Amino acid sequence: MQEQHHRILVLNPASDATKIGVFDNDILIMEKTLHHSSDAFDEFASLADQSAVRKQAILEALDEEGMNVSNLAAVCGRGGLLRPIEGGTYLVNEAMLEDLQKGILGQHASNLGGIVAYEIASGLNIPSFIVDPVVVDELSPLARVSGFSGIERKSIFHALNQKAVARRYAKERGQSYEEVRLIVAHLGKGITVGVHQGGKVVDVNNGLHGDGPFSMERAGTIPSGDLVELCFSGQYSRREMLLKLVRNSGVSGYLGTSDSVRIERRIKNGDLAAKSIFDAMAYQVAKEIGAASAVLEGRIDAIILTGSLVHGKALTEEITKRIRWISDVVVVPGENELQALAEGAVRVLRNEEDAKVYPALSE
Ligand SMILES: Nc1ncnc2c1ncn2[C@@H]1O[C@H](COP(=O)(O)OP(=O)(O)O)[C@@H](O)[C@H]1O
Ligand SMILES: CCCC(=O)OP(=O)(O)O
Repeated sequence: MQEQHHRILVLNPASDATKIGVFDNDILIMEKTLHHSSDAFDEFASLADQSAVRKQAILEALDEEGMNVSNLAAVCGRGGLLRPIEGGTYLVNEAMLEDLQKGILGQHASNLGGIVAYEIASGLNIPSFIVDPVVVDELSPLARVSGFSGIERKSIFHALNQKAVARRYAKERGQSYEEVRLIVAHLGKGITVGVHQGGKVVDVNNGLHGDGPFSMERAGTIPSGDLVELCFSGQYSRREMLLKLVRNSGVSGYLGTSDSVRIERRIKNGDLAAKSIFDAMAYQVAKEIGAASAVLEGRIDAIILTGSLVHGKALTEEITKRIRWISDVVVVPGENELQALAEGAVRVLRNEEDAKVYPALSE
């Protein structure tokens, strides 16, 4: 029997760009990155207010590429800071839209994924989905304990790409995702190191404003007493402090740029300060992977290094030299998120999985 054909528009909003793709089932037929000038967003108070500009840019790009939107079966966006939920493909519903628009757990560009997907799909009378949003929470009870009564550790991470590369690793070896024991480190703007066991991410650092290694833009774990002093110093407002932790810390805070290609060039040209910061980031990632190996009690099928930063050879080697004794190291450069979104939508459209329902607050 001939396979049913589903055309899907997928979209992945970043702070300054929206990546889009059109897929026939899980085969990519068109991909584009739409860059937005920061001026275009300056007038908007909240992230959700950017949805009209992004929607317009997406529809214009599809038109330019000769893509007829009436052939679409679904629109699927990268999901954002919702209330904690288990992994899977979710239909965008009213409760989800409300939470994304309010930014109930904070502001991250992925909040726009569900909103813009819904706005495009509802005009076409087709379903909109999100897949494995950044708030997927499958932490074990032990992993939730922070050490400070009243504050729990949170699961905010690159769930979409982490789960997609882990599933692919298992499939290529003829195993199910539930059977493999993996450590997956995603290195993008944020860095997250997840422990995948029994088809769940049972431990992971909160890569937004939580813990773990510092990244190109984020602070990661920092000495708590010093942080408290700074918060009460009167130097920064609450908003400025959060922005500093999420966008202007890490490599960017030390070196003034979060462009890794530029930093690698500086290192090649003998910039020792740049080298020491990049080496420190690699050191912290390796330490986090070491901690994750203790969670799996040393029985690990592989460590997967993924995300855009892993394109950089020097950084990848610096991490690998400290962890290769733990297990096999598999390098999967890039964030693979458009493909993962399409695969998540196709699993539902083919009835291989049911779409999950995001619960209303009272449920
Ligand atoms: N092809 C590449 N080679 C090396 N570094 C890259 C490449 N693409 C992106 N990066 C770097 O990776 C970091 C995060 O990139 P980005 O793709 O924006 O991350 P995210 O996965 O968070 O969307 C940036 O520092 C960027 O300079
Ligand atoms: C919000 C956690 C995932 C994350 O850090 O995403 P980016 O690297 O895309 O900012």
